[in-house]
Amino acid sequence: MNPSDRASVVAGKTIAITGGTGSFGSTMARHLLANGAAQVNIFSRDEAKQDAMRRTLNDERLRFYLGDVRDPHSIEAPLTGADYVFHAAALKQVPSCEFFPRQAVLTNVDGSNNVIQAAARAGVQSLVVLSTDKAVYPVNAMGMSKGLMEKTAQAFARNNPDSGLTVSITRYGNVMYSRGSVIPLFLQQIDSGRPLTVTEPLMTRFLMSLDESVDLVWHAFTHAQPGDLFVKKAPACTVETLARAVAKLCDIEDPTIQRIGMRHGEKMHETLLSAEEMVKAVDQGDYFRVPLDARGLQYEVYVEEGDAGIPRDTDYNSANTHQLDLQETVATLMRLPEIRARVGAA
Ligand SMILES: O=c1ccn([C@@H]2O[C@H](COP(=O)(O)OP(=O)(O)O[C@H]3O[C@H](CO)[C@@H](O)[C@H](O)[C@H]3O)[C@@H](O)[C@H]2O)c(=O)[nH]1
Repeated sequence: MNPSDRASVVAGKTIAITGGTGSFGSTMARHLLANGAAQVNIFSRDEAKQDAMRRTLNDERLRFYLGDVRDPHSIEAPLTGADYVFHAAALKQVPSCEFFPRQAVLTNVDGSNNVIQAAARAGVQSLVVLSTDKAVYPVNAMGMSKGLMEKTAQAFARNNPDSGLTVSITRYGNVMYSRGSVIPLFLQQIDSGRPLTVTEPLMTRFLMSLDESVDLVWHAFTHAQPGDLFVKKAPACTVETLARAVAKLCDIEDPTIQRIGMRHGEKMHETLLSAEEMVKAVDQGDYFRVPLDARGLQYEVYVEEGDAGIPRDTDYNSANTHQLDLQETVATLMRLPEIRARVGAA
C-alpha cells in the first residue's frame, strides 16, 4: 500500500489505540497523524508516558485517556466515536507472565474481550488485535494468554456474523531494538566491557523492525474479513549470529560470549503459522492471510459437503524461514535508525 492509499483510508477518521504509549502505539499514532487522521485517541495506564507523548508529538488531534483494559468502563470513552481501533495493550514479557500467569489472563484475555465488546457497542468498523508468534504451539503463559485472545477474537467473528465490527488479528515475531529486548542488552554489555550473554547459541528468532510491525497492522486493517489472521513473512537468525552481528557493528570481530542457557518459558524456535494454519493460508506476497474457520459445530455437514482434507503441511517457523548469515544480519540491523545513529552512519 502506498502512502496516498493510507491517507485515503484514515483521512478524517477517528482511531483509538490501546497501549497507545508503547513503541508500537506511538509509532502508529505518528503514521495516523501524518496521513490526515481527524483524531487519535491514546489509551494507556501510564500517565507519565502520556505526558511525554503529549509534549513530543504536540498535536491537538491527539486525545489521551487513562485507564486499563481490565476496567471495561475505562475503555468506553476512548472508543466512543472511533472508526478504527488498534489493540496493542498487553502483558508481553515472557518471564514475568511465567511468575504471574493470572495477570496475563486478566489483561491479555479478559482485557482483550472487554475491548472487543466495547468496540462492538461503540459501532467501531474495524478492530485489529496484536498477537505474537509465541501464541502458536505455546509453551509459556504469555503465549498461551495471547493464544486465548486470538480465540476470543475469532469466536466473536464467528458468533456475530451480522456485527458491523470486523475483528482481525496480526501476529509478529521479535521487534528489533524493542524496550528490554536482547539487542539493546548486547549493546549495554559491549559498552561496559562485559561478555555477551547468549542463552542458547542455536536458538532462532524471526526479526522484524517496528516499521514492519506497523505495516502489518495497516495491511490487516485494509484487507481484513471478520476473523482473519495475518502474518508478515520475515527472516530469522540464531542468537549467536545476532550477538556477533551487534559486536561487529561495534568493530569487535571476535566477542566473548557467555552461554547462560534457556530462560523460563523459552522455545528454541518460534512459529508464526501452525501446520494447520499453513494449509488454509493465502499467500499475499509479503504476507500470509489465514481466513476464519467459520463452520458451526455440526461438522458432519462440512465433511459431506466440504473439504475433508487432513492438514499435512509444515508450520512456518524461525528455523525453516530464510536464515540470515552474519553479513545479512549486520545489514538488517543497519536498517534500524537506532543502530545507524549508534555507529555514526548517515
Ligand atoms: O541475555 C540474553 C537475553 C536473551 N537472549 C535471547 O535473545 C532472543 C530474543 O530475546 P528477547 O529480546 O528477550 O525476546 P523474546 O524473549 O524472544 O520475546 C520478545 O519477542 C516476542 C515475540 O516473539 C514478544 O512477544 C515479546 O514481548 C518480546 O519480549 C531469545 O532467543 C533469547 O533467548 C540471549 O541470548 N541473551
